[in-house]
Amino acid sequence: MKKILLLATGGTIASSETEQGLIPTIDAQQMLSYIPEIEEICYLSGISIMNVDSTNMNPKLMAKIAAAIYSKYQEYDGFVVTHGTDTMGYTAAALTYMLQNIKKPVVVTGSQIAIKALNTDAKKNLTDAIRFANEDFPGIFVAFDSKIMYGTYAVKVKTRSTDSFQSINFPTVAEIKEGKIIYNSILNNDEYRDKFKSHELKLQTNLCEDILILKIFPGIKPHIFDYIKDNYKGVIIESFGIGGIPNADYDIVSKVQELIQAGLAVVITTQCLCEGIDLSIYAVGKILTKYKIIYAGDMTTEAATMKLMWALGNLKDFSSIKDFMEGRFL
Ligand SMILES: NC(=O)C[C@H](N)C(=O)O
Repeated sequence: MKKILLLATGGTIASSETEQGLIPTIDAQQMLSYIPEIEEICYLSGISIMNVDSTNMNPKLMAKIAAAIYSKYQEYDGFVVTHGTDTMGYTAAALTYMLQNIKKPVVVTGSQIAIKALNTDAKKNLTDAIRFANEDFPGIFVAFDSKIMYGTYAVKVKTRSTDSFQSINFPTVAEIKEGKIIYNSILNNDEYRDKFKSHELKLQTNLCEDILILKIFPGIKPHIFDYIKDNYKGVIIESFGIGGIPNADYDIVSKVQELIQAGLAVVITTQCLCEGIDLSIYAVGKILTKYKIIYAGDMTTEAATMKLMWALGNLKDFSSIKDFMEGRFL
């Protein structure tokens, strides 16, 4: 049997009711005691590396999770990270960039209802995550509501329901029904299984925090860009639709040009959840292609955020930052 390590970080899954509201209190060992049957398929150990509501997750804590996986990498065949759902998409994406070429599965999971509560979704999610961590399928994944998704595509789309995660702009990897893993036949899974074979696992946890996500809205005042220019190294602009930024009365495009001239990495994405950008369609999009912008393609904002932090923290020149940002990452 394989050896799987559970790393607990907090979240609703580990929470208890208190007078102040839900607070994470349960450690990794206690969590495993709720799902004793899973010990039939693998050897399980658990460690608690922090206990936070994931609202308080940050780049330094993400680096701590990646470093914990790396330090136990030789001892275990697969890893499960329990995490709050609110920032799970960000952490799953960050782990993908921090642990490039990983050859074992890391499955991030959590729940909408605490593990100790009646009707919890935690036991199912945790069991599914362990089952997938027991496979020979390398990469960083999110397990939620019977679905296995790549960490760079998982987005929390609902605040209350248990089917709160979706894989956005990429197929789910597998579904887990009654304990059976059913791989998605749309993906050529063998190709994904083998993809990291020739490269060494690297731990690179440096993240540049000097970035901003800016959502454009009708009437946005251009002068906010002067502040951005002086205070940040990169900005992700959530433009309209397939990719448009105002260039008429409220001229934002010339402000974008100023940011680029000042040396900032400017990433253009969309505020629509699905289908990504294509700046070649409308004049209001085409105008941007004259400048040295970075295209977010169909990346989620969560992935673009952690990817830009990683790129600015680890790469020096604009062209390697652009290449890294625009490459597909699983
Ligand atoms: N369902 C959850 O886990 C939400 C919680 N606030 C967290 O992200 O830690």
